[in-house]
Amino acid sequence: MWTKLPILPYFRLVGPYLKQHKSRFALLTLLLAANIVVQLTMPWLLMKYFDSLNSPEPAERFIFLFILLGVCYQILSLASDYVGEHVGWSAANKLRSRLMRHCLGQDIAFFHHYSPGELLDRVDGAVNGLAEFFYKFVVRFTNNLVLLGVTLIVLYNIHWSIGAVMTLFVAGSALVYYLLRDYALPHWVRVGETSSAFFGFIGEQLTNTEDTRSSGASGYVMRKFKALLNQWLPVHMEAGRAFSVMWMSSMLLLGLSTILTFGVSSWLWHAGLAGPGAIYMIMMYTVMLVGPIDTIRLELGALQRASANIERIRQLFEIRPSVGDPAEGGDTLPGGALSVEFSGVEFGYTPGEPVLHGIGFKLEAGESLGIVGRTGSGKTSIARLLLRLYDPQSGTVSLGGTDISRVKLSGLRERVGIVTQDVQIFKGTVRDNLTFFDPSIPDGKIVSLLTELSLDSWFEALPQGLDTQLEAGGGGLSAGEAQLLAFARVFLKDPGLIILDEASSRLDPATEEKLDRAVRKLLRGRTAILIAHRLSTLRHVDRILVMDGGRIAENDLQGALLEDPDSRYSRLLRQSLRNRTV
Ligand SMILES: Nc1ncnc2c1ncn2[C@@H]1O[C@H](COP(=O)(O)OP(=O)(O)OP(=O)(O)O)[C@@H](O)[C@H]1O
Repeated sequence: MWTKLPILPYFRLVGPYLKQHKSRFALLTLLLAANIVVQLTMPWLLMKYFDSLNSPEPAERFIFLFILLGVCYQILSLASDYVGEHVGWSAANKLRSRLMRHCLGQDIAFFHHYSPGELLDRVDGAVNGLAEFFYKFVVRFTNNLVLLGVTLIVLYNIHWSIGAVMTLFVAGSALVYYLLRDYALPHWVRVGETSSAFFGFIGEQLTNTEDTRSSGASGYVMRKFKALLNQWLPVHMEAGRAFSVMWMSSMLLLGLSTILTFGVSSWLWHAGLAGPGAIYMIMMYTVMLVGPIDTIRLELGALQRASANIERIRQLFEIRPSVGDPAEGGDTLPGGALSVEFSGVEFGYTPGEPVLHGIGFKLEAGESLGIVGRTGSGKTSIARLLLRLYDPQSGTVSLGGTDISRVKLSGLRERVGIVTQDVQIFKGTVRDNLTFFDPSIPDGKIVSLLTELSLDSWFEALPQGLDTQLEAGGGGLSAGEAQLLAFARVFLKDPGLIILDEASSRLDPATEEKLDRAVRKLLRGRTAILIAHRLSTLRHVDRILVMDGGRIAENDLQGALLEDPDSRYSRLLRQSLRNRTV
């Protein structure tokens, strides 16, 4: 039974945070000890009162003391519950923050593997389970174990016979629970797994509601939902059945303890070894003995369930991001525009399935590069490597002459700005979304940048200007407006390399034209990489890289490629012009 309790793993995981609450621990121990003393004194007071009933003046003070201790018991229970819960939750919240930071530091692949719902279930659900563990283990379980031991000692003091019988009863109960120990646990683990799958599915569907509805997949969603519910019901019923078996066994033990107490008490009475007060006290102590046994049984189940939670949290902590900060210190990128160099880069999202082959090119600081190529040719993958969302399997990527694997991730991402088609909008004001919740950026700087980007008319049309409230996921903005916001956001950061990956694909031609002029102005003095299907957006870039099947098919100055009518770029351009005139 004990080996199944996750005491060591729990303290390994949460121990460092519990240590910060030493004074609360001391207070908790004091409260629990006082509570035990109060509980043990109460039956003794009643015995004293009953024994005084035969005398001419019954000692009523014992009744008053009994009532007073009853009130003290309630207050002490409340106080120890409060302190116990407080310590458990504070420590669990620190663990939750660490887990959250750990998840946020993971690779993009991690977020593809775990759905938001599943992560929520682990970061919140499993940690909640652990918060309860402390309270249940220290306050309920340990407290009741001590109470059980002391009650037995008190019973021995009343008469060895009742002590011995009750010791046998406690040992018998422990044996029954030991034999039943593994009965309920697998059912609870299955309940946890089914709930993870269920919430994972719901989370996924809620984030994709728009696509689900527009593609008419609601029927599939409901079928899958019902299938998951159908899986859940029998698993819960099994767990409920296991619970009933445990409950019935504790009821049987309760009946048995009453029979034993009556038997021994009757013998003590007839042998003249105990008076009515003592018999009553024995009865009360026996009831007090059964209470802790039952609580221990109940808490054991909860404590065993905590193993499943600890396991799920441990698994998450064991996942290490493949992309991380350099072992020590790390280099810093130079200020100003950054040169870009790829050298012999091989990369694949899955080992053994490369999507970029032998990529090598150089872009001087302040130059602009347009990357073109068919869908799936590897353009976005190049951008992802520059931000170290992934690392190449071989070869190096350098910025400003520094291998980016030797630069701290935060330092790198401060200097590289990217705008893509998928803009993330957070719940907050337009200002928060532009500054990423950085209050140190003055409004004046934001407004002058918006004016420079020719976004002043868009900004002025917002109902409350920078204070306009936006909803998570872009509620309140059209896809094009969200893209405009992303442009402003990236230029506020003042990066040395800017990547625009199909960044203006959702803008109407007039807005795109206006923004294009502004962006060109802002790109001056910065290095820029523009990824585009519409070749017209690339007419001002210095160099062109044509990708084909993960390989560089062409890499030259735009002017040189345009001069050669047989270059791939010239052909692509002619084709796109033809398509426009058709
Ligand atoms: N997260 C991913 N996991 C696995 N494979 C991926 C992932 N992202 C892209 N790929 C694959 O890598 C290859 C290159 O994709 P990439 O997105 O770089 O192409 P692209 O040229 O930018 O395409 P598009 O023009 O459609 O944006 C494709 O075969 C694609 O299927």
